Amino acid sequence: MTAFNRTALEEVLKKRFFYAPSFQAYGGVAGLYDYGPPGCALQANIIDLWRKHFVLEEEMLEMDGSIMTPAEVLKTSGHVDKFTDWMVKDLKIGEIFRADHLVEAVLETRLDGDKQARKAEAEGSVQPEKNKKEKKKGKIQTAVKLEDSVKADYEEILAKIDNYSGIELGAIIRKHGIKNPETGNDLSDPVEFNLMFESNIGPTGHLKGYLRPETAQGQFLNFKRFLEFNNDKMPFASASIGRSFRNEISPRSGLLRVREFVMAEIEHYVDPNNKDHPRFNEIKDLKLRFLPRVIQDEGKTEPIEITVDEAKIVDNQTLGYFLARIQLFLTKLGIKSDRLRFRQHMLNEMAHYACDCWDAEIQSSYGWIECVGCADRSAYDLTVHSNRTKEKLIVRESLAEPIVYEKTVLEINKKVFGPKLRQHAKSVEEYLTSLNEEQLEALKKSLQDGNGGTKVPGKDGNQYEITNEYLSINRQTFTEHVREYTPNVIEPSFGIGRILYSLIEHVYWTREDDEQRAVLSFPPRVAPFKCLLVPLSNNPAFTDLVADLSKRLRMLSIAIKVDDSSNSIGRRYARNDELGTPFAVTIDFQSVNDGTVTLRERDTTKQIRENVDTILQVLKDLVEENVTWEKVMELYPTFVTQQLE
Ligand SMILES: Nc1ncnc2c1ncn2[C@@H]1O[C@H](COP(=O)(O)OP(=O)(O)OP(=O)(O)O)[C@@H](O)[C@H]1O
Repeated sequence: MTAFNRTALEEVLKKRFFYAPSFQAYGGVAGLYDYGPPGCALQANIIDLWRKHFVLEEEMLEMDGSIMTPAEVLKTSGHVDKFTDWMVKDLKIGEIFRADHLVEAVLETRLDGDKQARKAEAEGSVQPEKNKKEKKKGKIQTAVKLEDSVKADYEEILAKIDNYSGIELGAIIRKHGIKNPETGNDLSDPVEFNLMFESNIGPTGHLKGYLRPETAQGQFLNFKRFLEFNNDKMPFASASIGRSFRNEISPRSGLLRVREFVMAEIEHYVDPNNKDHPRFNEIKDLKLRFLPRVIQDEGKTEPIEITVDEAKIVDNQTLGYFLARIQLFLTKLGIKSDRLRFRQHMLNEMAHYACDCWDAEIQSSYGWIECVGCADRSAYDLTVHSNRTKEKLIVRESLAEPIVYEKTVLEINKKVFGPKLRQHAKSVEEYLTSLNEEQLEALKKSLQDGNGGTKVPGKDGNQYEITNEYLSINRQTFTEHVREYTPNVIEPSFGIGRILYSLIEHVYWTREDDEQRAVLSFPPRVAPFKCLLVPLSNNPAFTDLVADLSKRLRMLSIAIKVDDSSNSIGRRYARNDELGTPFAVTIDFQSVNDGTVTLRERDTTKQIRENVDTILQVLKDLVEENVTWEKVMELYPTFVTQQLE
């Protein structure tokens, strides 16, 4: 197989209108893309599989929430203050970069240069001369050997690149002389930039809003309804598929970093005291490629292949269960398992709410890219929304055995307290009721030490004399029949566009013939079109048969594409190989005479010829992945029509 060539792939994707820059006639806007017919169908099929794999399989409660979100919601969730990235500016021309991405790109380029230089040195060949002008501009792309300590420093920085604060990124930029690679100009210090698109709701401009940066908040705010819908049973999950918006600083990697994208998110609610998963056994033998924090700390990037249980590094069973289910989903789509890994977040890399977090990263020509984030968000979101709105977002669990416990409690003697303290009563009461058990015991002691009297501060800051007459502090026994708790949330969050693009790279290859024809080997389930219907030519003799077969294929819900253009059959097959269409039914003169048609498979280009009924049944089984093409080849005689290929 020939080496991967991104430019050639991009050409195919453009030609076949998988996707294209939006508003291109007006010059386009970075990070905005339109999906064409095959892109749309591919995305719909990925979402369909996602729904079956997660929502149906796990009986999740799906919702479709509003995109426009009042600012208050995102202020409470922490996004207004913390959903930021660091940007740097070219001090001369004003070009903007995302600071961590720029550091990563520059250091990777330098390490590549180092690799080439070391290789040249080992082979005894002459090291390429540094282009003096380029070097002056800071654009060192030629093979330059680095000192060992510098190389190690770069490698360590890259292993922890998602982990740095703005100040640290600024220090790295200065220490390693990082400049704008295009102009060689100096860069500003990193500045924080909020990624949310701001808007106003309604004509007055008084109600500030944001386009949601994730679907999660809408799900949390419906928690009470979900729980009721689920007959108060725990654990359970809600799910949502929809668009999210992020004003990315400098989107440069095609569909991988865009400003508007489809997310599929699951919020799985668990008891914080028991994060086991009832179906953990089903995935316990599955091996995953883990890149835990400890390995990254050593500056290494080689994952270990091991089961969740063996790994002993995933915080809890539910999180581990979802990592395994994510792997099963992605590989079912056609993602290659040796190009998939699960990377644990470093401690300062974790989102403000998370207590453990793993990214499913997929390797493409852009490197290892996070395509699914899987975080334990703890009780953070439900707690902050509940505190802000005073709506109880909790679970009430009836206890089989009541819980009996003792507690130090304060009782205020209102008859004395109010009349004695008069206008200061409220302020002192506020102070007293804010005391915890330990502080109450201390107060009790100081009342005893002071022969029944002591001074306490009011909330207003002044000191007030109180006595034993005002209040009592005692140990009391309580019995609880219901336990109340705020669930923890495990959240797998999928970026559908990133998965879609990575999948395209994984299934792309070219035939080893003169024309180097491109093929996209999508599994039948996700392929945009399942079957190409081709009459040998536009001879009217084929018209009725094409119409009849189209109708029958439609009735079987098989997405077809009829190609009765005047191109050669070979060209028409090639066009559909580029679309990733796995099968083709061809109608020729023999079909008109004896009712047989051929069925061609995309990857092998082999065909079988059988009567229409048999072909339709085989095709249906193939499309539904009930049978493999290998099996079909065993059952029926196959051939390749050279002149057609
Ligand atoms: N700008 C984007 N373009 C396309 N997909 C995105 C983008 N940002 C996030 N996603 C997708 O949404 C998923 C969940 O979002 P999450 O907030 O975890 O991403 P993130 O950590 O901000 O991503 P990154 O660090 O790459 O910016 C990601 O795994 C990814 O698939």
